[in-house]
Amino acid sequence: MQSVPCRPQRSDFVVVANRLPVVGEPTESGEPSWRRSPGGLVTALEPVLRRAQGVWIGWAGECDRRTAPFSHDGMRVHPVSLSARELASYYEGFSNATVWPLFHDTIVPPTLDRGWWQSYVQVNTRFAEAAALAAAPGATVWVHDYQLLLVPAMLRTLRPDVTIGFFLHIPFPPEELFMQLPWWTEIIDGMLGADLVGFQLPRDAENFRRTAAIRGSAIDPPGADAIGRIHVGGRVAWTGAFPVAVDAAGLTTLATSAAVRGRARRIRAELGQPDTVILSVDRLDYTKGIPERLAALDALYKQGRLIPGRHATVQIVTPSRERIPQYRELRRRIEIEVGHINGAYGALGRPAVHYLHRSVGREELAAFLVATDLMLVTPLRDGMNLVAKEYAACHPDADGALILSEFAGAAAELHGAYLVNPYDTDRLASTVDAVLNDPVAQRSRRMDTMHRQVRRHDVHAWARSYLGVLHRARAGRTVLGVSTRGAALPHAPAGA
Ligand SMILES: Nc1ncnc2c1ncn2[C@@H]1O[C@H](COP(=O)(O)OP(=O)(O)O)[C@@H](O)[C@H]1O
Ligand SMILES: O=P(O)(O)OC[C@H]1O[C@H](O[C@H]2O[C@H](CO)[C@@H](O)[C@H](O)[C@H]2O)[C@H](O)[C@@H](O)[C@@H]1O
Repeated sequence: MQSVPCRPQRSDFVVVANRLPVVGEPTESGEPSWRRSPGGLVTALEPVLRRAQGVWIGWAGECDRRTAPFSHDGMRVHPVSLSARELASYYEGFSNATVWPLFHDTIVPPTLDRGWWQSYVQVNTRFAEAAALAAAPGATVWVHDYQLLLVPAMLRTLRPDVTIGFFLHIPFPPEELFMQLPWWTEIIDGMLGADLVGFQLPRDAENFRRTAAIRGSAIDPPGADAIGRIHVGGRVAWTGAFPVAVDAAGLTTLATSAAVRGRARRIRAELGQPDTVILSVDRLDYTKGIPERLAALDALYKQGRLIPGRHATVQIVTPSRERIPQYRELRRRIEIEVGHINGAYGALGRPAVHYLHRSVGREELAAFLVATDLMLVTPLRDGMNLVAKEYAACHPDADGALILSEFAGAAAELHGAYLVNPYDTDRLASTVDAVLNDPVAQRSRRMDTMHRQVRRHDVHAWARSYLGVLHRARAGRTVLGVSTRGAALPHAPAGA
């Protein structure tokens, strides 16, 4: 992938997210080499930004280094720098050891630290300033996720002429959890700076509206258009659910290419031509339910319901947030458990669980998804989970089956999945057994339903639907007579 410096130009469409689509890694020459960033946010936004030809503002994954705006593989990116101290306090601290666990059902206890909060405010200010500089008059600025909850209000103060969208990729918790945060009022005010506050699911939007009501805002509950309206200081912020999606057509094309089909066959051969390939692919995160899943596999191998050689189980994990103690501990736990399962039930050349701790390329991942008969996606809590949708997109022939946690956002749409409670490892194990014994025609019907769903509601439909409502919200703002400093009404970016 090619990176070339580019002039900092103002743009009509600006995406602001903690991460850029690429991470810079130091090299001996001093110039970073770039690789794709981990996670579903980047998977979703990259095709949208490419089509809209906007600018992406975010952190380049390096510390204490100022990188000038550049164009990467045809995408214009404006890096925001973080110091090593901010990495620890804003990213690993407040974002990922306070907000992330709190918003994911406190699966691990969140840490409260005032110094982290101050750093979070400082870094959010920097992102808001970068967005204010990059946005052309009357531009649309789309701010993303829990690392930047304060940016919408900060940006509104700096640039009242721009249209501001905010989208939260993770769950929004019920008020009794959210209000444990000593800074919850600042956060609500920050989010309410947007013209439209978007969530993955209606229940997230509902939780948010209830909290805004406690904060003192008057609320118009969703009407026929499923959009709620929150009155804040003479203006109205709209709220609604917009479940994020994948570039399904692109994935289907990739999955049906000769190269990927061939690689999928070779993967099965490398696994020893088993009858059944079972796969999981996750970022290494405690929200993904990996130890619970391994416990179910342990039981299945122990009871002889899975047999190494006949059944090949593959677990691929992307390294994630590796300096945070809970993530390090989780990796240790997973690797001990994989070692235990293989030691107890594997044979020479036939491990029970094939374990890869690395990121793999887009084609290789598609080949794994194609090669898989049964996909296990069993997070304890997940805003959406794009892996589940990617699996469905890669099976246009309706082969394969998906076991999906009822606590993944994707469960609301993927009606063909076999739903499970990931905490109930006995039931998870018996569901694996049941699915493998289900008639092929039934599995195929389920897969077909899911494939059609992800093709119909793809990432471009997601962006169109969000940006369409955002522009209606903005038009409403003008009608209400709130000053827009003479800016023209923005239009949804071309093709988005
Ligand atoms: N080991 C891996 N190698 C390459 N891509 C991966 C790997 N694990 C996950 N991914 C990709 O990262 C994204 C994960 O998104 P998602 O399931 O929404 O969860 P999250 O954003 O929490 O990690 C998907 O696009 C998936 O294909
Ligand atoms: O940036 P990182 O700290 O390395 O983490 C990766 C991303 O993880 C989270 O992804 C979420 O977004 C997905 C797409 O909407 C969704 O499917 C998933 O359920 C979420 O967990 C996080 O929200 C992103 O900000 C991170 O970049």
